[in-house]
Amino acid sequence: MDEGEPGVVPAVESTAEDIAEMRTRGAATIADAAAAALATQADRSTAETPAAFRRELRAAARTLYETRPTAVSLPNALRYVLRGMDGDTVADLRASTIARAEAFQRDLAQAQETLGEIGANRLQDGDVVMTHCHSTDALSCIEAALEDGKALEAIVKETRPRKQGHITARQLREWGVPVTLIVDNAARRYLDRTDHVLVGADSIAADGSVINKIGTSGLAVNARERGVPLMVAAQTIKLHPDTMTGHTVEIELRDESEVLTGEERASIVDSESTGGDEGDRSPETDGALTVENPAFDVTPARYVDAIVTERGQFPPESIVTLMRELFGETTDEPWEA
Ligand SMILES: O=P(O)(O)OC[C@H]1O[C@H](OP(=O)(O)O)[C@H](O)[C@@H]1O
Repeated sequence: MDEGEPGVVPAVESTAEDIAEMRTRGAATIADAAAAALATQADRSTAETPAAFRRELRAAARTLYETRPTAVSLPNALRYVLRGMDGDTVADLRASTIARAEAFQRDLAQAQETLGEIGANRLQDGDVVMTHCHSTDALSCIEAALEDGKALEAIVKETRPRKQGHITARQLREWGVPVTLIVDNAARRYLDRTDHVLVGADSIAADGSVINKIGTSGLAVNARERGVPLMVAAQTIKLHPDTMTGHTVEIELRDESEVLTGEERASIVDSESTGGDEGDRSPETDGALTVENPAFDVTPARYVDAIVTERGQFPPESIVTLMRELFGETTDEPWEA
């Protein structure tokens, strides 16, 4: 992340840090926070000329953009807000940017609610739903089904390494849903009593493949083998327009410390095997033990039964039609202008 771009207000820097450190996480929540941060930048900017104001907003957007690479909701949110920045005076630019960011946040909340109502139609009274990670879009479907009077049960995957499954379990218990929490490795066993696998998405590619929390693709393959449908709840802000022109989605690699503590590393790589001193156990010196921690994986379209958006539910192979309609053929990065 670029530190301290000129004119970027501290509140934007701290939003960016919260996203990078995952204190603010989840694709929709990140998009909401990014739009709010641009509104704050517009509000607190001390720029005296329209050109300086625009430069500051672009710098703020860059600061936010460079936090995490996989969830396309972030650049989609930044692009949407910056495109609404309009006017010949600083006052007009400020007002239009704030209004656009607020509209974005309103639409985001509305889209999630609509999506939930659509997704709820797939869930029947008495169904058992298996979840992976924590997705507000996926939970919106469950909430709407509960509001329709359907009784549901949930099998919640823990979701290593950060255990966001606990957030899902807490929310479901608040809604009174019986929850069985399982370790990720137990998923296939519990698919025997699962009616639906329900996950969110960080990005959806033009070919209908779904980029979501690491472990989704293995779960999808197992679900298909067991005949359990996989439903992806994803607002259209998760559609990745660059993939229409062949761009691949970057998978975020996170820090080793989420997987292995220093003590655990030391217990694996002892001084005998490194041939070094007791204290010589840093990741740099223990080069032969590599820990990789990809945050996401790609589930091919053929394992996905439906992508539920606020515009309706789609077979994954047809999502490109919606993508073209919403984004056109090309995208730009207005923060680089
Ligand atoms: O937008 P909503 O549905 O809330 O979340 C979508 C996805 O964002 C999360 O990523 P992370 O926890 O930020 O790495 C999960 O992968 C989740 O499925």
